Amino acid sequence: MANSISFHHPTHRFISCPQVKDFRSFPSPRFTYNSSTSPKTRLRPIKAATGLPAFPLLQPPKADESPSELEPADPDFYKIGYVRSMRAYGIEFKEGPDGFGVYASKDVEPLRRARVIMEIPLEIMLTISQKLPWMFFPDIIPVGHPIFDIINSTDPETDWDLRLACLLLYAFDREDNFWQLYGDFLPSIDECTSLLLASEEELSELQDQNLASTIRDQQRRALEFWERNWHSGVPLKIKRLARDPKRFIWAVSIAQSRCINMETRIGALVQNANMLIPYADMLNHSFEPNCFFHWRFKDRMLEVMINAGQQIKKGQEMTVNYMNGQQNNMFLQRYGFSSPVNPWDMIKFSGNACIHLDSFLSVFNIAGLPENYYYNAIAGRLSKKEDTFVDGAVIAAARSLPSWSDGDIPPSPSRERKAVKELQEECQRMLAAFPTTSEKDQKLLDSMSQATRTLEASIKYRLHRKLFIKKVIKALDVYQERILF
Ligand SMILES: C[S@@+](CC[C@H](N)C(=O)[O-])C[C@H]1O[C@@H](n2cnc3c(N)ncnc32)[C@H](O)[C@@H]1O
Repeated sequence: MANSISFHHPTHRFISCPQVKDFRSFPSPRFTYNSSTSPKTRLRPIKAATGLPAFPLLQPPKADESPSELEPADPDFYKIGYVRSMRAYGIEFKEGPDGFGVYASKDVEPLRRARVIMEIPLEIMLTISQKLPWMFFPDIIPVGHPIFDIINSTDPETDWDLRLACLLLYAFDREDNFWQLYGDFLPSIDECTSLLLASEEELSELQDQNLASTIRDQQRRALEFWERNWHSGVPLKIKRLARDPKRFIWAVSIAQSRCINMETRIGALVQNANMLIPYADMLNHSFEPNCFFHWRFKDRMLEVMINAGQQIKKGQEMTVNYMNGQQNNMFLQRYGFSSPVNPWDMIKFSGNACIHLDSFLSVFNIAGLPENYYYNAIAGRLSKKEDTFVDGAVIAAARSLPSWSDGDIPPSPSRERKAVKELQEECQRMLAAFPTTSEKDQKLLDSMSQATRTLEASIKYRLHRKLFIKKVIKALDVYQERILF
């Protein structure tokens, strides 16, 4: 597209930063990549690179090369450009039940300030601005390359994942790009949990028609995009990026499940970007994370930091929170996993029964407003009711259960018991409507050693839904037992 070229070349280049020269000259000569010897499966395990030395890219000119009488610049001026590497402190990358993860390699004592465990420089990331004009940092797409026209054909509002997938495939193909090597550490098609790669039979295992149909639509969207842009007439430099639709859909899965959205500041330019950030993308999710991301503006680094006051034991997993406020169906769509203790999960009740909200909250020592309900451990200890019963599912129950609250009017025992009974009955009806029980799902999972990751994710999703409903039933039992009238 004629006018597209002017879009993607930002006026802000990297010359203002003394430590970083031209990112397009990356990667370091430590790597020589030969695609024919590239392993087909994922490399494992990763060793955390620590404190790799910087090296100069430029040499000062020899004295006799300069015919001019002008004062030559200090030779150090030529040495300031270098390519930086990732640094990691006190962590290791290991393979666990949820694929690769990041684990503490030593005990971490709680500190008053957050502390850094990883620093990842901008030049090894793949990033695209979230809004037009499309800007890439580092700017790896040459002017006039047809992949830019493909990226430019996407819907600015909805297609961030397709854009990122195109950029990723392009990076894999670009000689000496960091991602040619890092790609070997990404989950392969068979290891990916994304349901974009699921078969029709696997989608039926979700036992959730709406979700299956949404995922089907997403699969179709990715496939149609590939068909539109990878037809037989495209030049070889496009064709070879994704010779078959599965390769493209895999790239979309990687983009969806590993993209981090951040507001970055590069010089005077502040922009929201969709970013693929190596190493940081190995962190798994938790609803009670011990780490978070921080963009370090002064030298364009992503920092992974441990929460202030957080104690971590050697071997414990380091986690971040991928999304706040989203139910399991959204987690499954985007990341290919769900959780039985998602505090944001919801059950829609249809009857008129409701319980007394404050009583329910106080029985379980839940504090805060609905948007940030949390278990108050200190109150739990004081009231001697502390137990391990309260988890994310009970928090979700507090949000889901229909409730009433009317000033100082106390709850009446008979009304509360009646409400509990009706709500439990509705939960039982929901469970009975599933074609299988949670016990059966669990047995199936235990017996399937050869199942695909997508089949496993689908069965776990329906199991987690049932476990959540069962926990709500139990929470209502406990509420009834503990409520003081
Ligand atoms: C950003 S990557 C994290 C690294 C990933 N485990 C790997 O092997 O490369 C996100 C993917 O990790 C897995 N994952 C992350 N957190 C998880 C969790 N809490 N439970 C199950 N799977 C999880 C899912 O497959 C998800 O798509």
